[in-house]
Amino acid sequence: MYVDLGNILETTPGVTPDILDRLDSRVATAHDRIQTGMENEEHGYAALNLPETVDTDEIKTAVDRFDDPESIITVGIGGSALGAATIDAALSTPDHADTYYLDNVDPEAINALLETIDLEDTVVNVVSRSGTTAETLANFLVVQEAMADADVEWSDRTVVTTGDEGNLRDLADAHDLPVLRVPDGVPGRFSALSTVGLAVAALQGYDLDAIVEGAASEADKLSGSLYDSPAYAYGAATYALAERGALTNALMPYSEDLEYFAEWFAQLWAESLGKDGVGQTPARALGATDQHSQLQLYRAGPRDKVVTLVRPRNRRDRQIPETDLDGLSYLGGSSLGELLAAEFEATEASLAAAGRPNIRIEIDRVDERGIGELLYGMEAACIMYGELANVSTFTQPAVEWGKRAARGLLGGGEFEEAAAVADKRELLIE
Ligand SMILES: O=P(O)(O)OC[C@H]1O[C@](O)(CO)[C@@H](O)[C@@H]1O
Repeated sequence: MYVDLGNILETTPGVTPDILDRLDSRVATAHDRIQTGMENEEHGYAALNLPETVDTDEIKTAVDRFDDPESIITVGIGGSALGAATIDAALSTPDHADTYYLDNVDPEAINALLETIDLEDTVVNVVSRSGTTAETLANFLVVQEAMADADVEWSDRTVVTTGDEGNLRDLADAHDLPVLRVPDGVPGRFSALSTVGLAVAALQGYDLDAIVEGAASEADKLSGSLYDSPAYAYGAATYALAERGALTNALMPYSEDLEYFAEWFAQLWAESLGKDGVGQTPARALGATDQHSQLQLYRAGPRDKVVTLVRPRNRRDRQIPETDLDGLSYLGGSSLGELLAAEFEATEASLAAAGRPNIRIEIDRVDERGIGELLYGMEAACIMYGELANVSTFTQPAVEWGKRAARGLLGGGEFEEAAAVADKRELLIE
């Protein structure tokens, strides 16, 4: 992973070259804290040990029994879906199985899927760290029933990833389902490089070891200086910019294969850093598409953003045919890749010219190594940001209120939050 901070200097008042030097001494202290957390396998920090600790053979063995399914349904939400979906979206080709991520409980969408998919040739990958998430368990019950209605023995077509306790673990034990264990100390949004994110990759036959090697290469660069670690450089720079008003981070991959990566990043950044009234709001964008929808705001709207542009340095290209149509000859003979590269560099320059901070992140190509580098790099960047901002990066207490309210509304227990829902003030305009 390569991180270029050139376009943050002088674009934001106070962000000068020496600011990074001053920040670097704090990065050294934060790195020591992170190292200690890794050595002691503390909650959260343990995720950075995964390149060393993940057992890819165990994952491959657990899914061995499923021979080349036509479809894979992953039932999981948040970190229990986004990591797997990001790796799969980056690496899949038409030769791979069709994959579906049931990470919502929209009946229309689920009906449409279950009415069309060949359940007989489908593997169900159920993932929940806590094993108690309502959406995941509800969807699993629905999929079980749909398979039973189709005379498909769901327990022969299901693999589970979960912790040692919880409803899902009980269900898996009761039906003797193959279970992958969620590693200790790894929060959902930091679990892409573990059993949680790699089960689908194993089912698809991706090179798990190459993904892990990519991650390990970023792990090797973690050091006491942001000038040696692209991950820390990104974490420290986005923190410094947030301190100076850049409270939105628009992540803009210039690769359709990385569109899910922006979704994954949004959970990582929002759920980790949104604490105690601070945080940097992730916005998803796609290059070049969103140059034609959101760039106007990024360039001329409030000065409250940093734009992160991500691209592979190498990709399979396609020529644009020669044309003698008036005004189009400049396109003919070049390629889509060259056009996209021009768009990327022009967008960077246009933001800088408008005094808008932007950061370039590159990988060599979107392959197993590349996606491993990106996932690990952004996790380490997030942890560094969290250390500098002094927030508890690995918890998400604010999501529990809504869970209790929803559970109470469905009769799943007495929760004061559910009562509060009934007290909603109404000012209905229709
Ligand atoms: O893996 P689980 O326990 O089902 O949780 C799913 C997601 O829900 C959250 O706990 C938020 O509600 C996320 O942190 C997590 O990734």
